[in-house]
Amino acid sequence: MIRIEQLSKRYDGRTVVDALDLHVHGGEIYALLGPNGAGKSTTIGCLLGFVEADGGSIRLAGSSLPPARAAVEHAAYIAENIALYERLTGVENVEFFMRLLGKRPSRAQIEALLERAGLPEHAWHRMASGYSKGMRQKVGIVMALAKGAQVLVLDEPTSGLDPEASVSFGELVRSLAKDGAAVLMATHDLFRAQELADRCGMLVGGRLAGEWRLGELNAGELERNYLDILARRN
Ligand SMILES: Nc1ncnc2c1ncn2[C@@H]1O[C@H](COP(=O)(O)OP(=O)(O)OP(=O)(O)O)[C@@H](O)[C@H]1O
Repeated sequence: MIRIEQLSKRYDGRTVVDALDLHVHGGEIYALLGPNGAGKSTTIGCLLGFVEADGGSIRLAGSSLPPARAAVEHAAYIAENIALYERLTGVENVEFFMRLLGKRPSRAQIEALLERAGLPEHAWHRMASGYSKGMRQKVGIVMALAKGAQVLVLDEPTSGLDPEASVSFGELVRSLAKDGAAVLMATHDLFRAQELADRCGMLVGGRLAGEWRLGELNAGELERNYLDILARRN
């Protein structure tokens, strides 16, 4: 699970995350929405230890380690663009990553992970330089699976993916949540958020301006709520 309490971050004296409380349970997908500059990436940066918070606390998977250490132990991060070793094949990328984790997987184990993530078999032994964005996202999911991550953090994971790739990526994320992972996904894609997430929160000026359970809202209602909040602030 993810437990963020009273998180705050300032840049040059300006508060960009403001006493934020946000909880994501194991097995739950939470979409973090909000306009440009709302503080989504900064929140994720604090969560993963890339950014040092000015206040508050973050707990990942019940660990009492500081966020950067807890993230190494328990979290997988899928950014908008997945960086792979371009001259290694998909199988070699996964093998390299798993060796960094101290694991020595067999070829068959790696191929089973790639198969579960839906990477086409013809790509397994091709250099990653030729991979599409959707294929890279699948390798990212394989890394999360290989790690047995209890926390999955996604930043704009489906931007630039075609609808079919988005749907298949969403199914993978849901299967990780079904296995118990807590998933936090920052996105501008209200439609995908409504389809995939169990709950969502809207960040404005570093504060949660709204939070909804998505079973109770369709995509149109979510969009209306989103726009209403922005209109009230302007
Ligand atoms: N390293 C930094 N130095 C100074 N200001 C920063 C830094 N990183 C982010 N900011 C500012 O903090 C605010 C929040 O930015 P952040 O990237 O977290 O927003 P976001 O919600 O992820 O936006 P987007 O949807 O555009 O990615 C913005 O005003 C941004 O300019």
